[in-house]
Amino acid sequence: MGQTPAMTALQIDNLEYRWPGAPSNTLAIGSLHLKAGETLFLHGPSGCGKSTLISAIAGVVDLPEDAVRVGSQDMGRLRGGARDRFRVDHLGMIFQVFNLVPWLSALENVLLPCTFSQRRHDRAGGAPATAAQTLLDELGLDGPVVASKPASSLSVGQQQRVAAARALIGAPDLILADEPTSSLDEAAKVIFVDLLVRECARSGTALVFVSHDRGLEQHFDRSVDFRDLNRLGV
Ligand SMILES: Nc1ncnc2c1ncn2[C@@H]1O[C@H](COP(=O)(O)OP(=O)(O)OP(=O)(O)O)[C@@H](O)[C@H]1O
Repeated sequence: MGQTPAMTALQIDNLEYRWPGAPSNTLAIGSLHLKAGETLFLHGPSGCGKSTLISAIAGVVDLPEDAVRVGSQDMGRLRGGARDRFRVDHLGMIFQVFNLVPWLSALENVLLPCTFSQRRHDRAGGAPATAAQTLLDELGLDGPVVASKPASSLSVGQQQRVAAARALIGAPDLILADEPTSSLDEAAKVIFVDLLVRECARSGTALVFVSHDRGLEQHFDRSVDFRDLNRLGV
């Protein structure tokens, strides 16, 4: 498995992807390059393929070779378990639905990547519980009382910050966030994005953030309209 070089978080070249059974390609991306630690805001109308691109970068779908690199790893050359291991070692994910384990506490949810990945454990300073509590504190979920609550008993805004802390722990190279603010009000969205971008800067983690909400784009290094990226022009 390749190691992530210092300067590149993500490189996409000539990525074409068609969902199984679909009559045509959903993705035909010429080129997209993200430097280490760079934050990208990706927007575009519903159904244009933003989530499909996130799935491609995460290696959730089968890819051609030489099209998507996370660090120096060609995602198209990873199969099965190796792909799952690479994902937990190098990527953090935040979705519209936060996918927390409802019966685990907030803290236990944040610790999950360190349970499955020695790299994430080591990069959390060898003391993941401390790192998890620090992240929760910095994201505004102060103190052990909230941290010990089952995820199912938290508000949507609190769950979203737990999902962010889980993505951030152990400083992955890249975080993929797909519409993570869609269930928040305007003020909460801005606070969340601000915290997420600040934490990414602290850990040198690059970020691809998908959203319809153009009001958020000023918080990012770069903003891209998906339709300019995708040669299909959908
Ligand atoms: N799992 C899937 N299987 C087959 N086709 C899919 C799948 N997921 C998405 N698609 C198709 O791919 C196209 C792009 O969908 P995608 O979800 O990537 O768009 P999007 O830009 O993220 O939309 P939205 O902003 O509404 O979330 C659509 O035509 C959709 O039907």
